[in-house]
Amino acid sequence: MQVKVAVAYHSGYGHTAKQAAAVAAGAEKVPDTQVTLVPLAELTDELWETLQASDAIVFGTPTYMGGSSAVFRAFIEATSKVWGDNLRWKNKIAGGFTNSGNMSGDKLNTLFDIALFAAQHGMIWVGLAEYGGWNTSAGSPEDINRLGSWLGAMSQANNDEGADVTPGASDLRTAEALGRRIAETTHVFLAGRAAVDLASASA
Ligand SMILES: Cc1cc2nc3c(=O)[nH]c(=O)nc-3n(C[C@H](O)[C@H](O)[C@H](O)COP(=O)(O)O)c2cc1C
Repeated sequence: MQVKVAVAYHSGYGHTAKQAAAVAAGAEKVPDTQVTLVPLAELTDELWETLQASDAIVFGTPTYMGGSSAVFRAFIEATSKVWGDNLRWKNKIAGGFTNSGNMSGDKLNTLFDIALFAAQHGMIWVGLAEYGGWNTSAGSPEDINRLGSWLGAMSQANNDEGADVTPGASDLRTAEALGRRIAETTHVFLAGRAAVDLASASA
């Protein structure tokens, strides 16, 4: 079965875009998965069609002033039309990621915002199932999930460095792990739903 995953993101200066590309790369590693990167700067008809056709949407935004960027928030508000049309995104798989300058930087608040938004759409949230790293004497910033997030993928980018340098390899591996998990879960969910539909048809 072919599965479609969209990675819908905003990035003001390229750092979250780099994280989005890593999420997409992780999802692409799962066979029979078609992945589309969807920048949210311009809300075109094509963008809405791509999101509607997707089985899973992974949402990403930089953390600005402790929450989602204004561009991402404008997208969230624009989805109220989808919400009002009989919950058209209901039962799509959802996940989220965010990037910011500080190690914490209040990124968790941004993930809460995305997860709540997905819940309002009746989407099915999938978190990051990786132990937090960099939290023992033997730990290192090279550990996967070094920022210790469960709800979604976090990454950190030094404020004085461009997206060619930062976020670094461990945060990109963390983003890849999220993308892969979203794609795998979507396959399992769609296969399970098809099996249940068949079972009820033959009952
Ligand atoms: C308006 C604005 C607000 C910001 N607020 C925060 C913040 O609350 N926490 C934080 O850690 N970094 C903050 N930063 C830093 C950005 O999160 C950081 O530069 C990030 O890498 C930007 O991602 P982008 O390149 O995808 O836009 C802020 C930057 C801007 C421009």
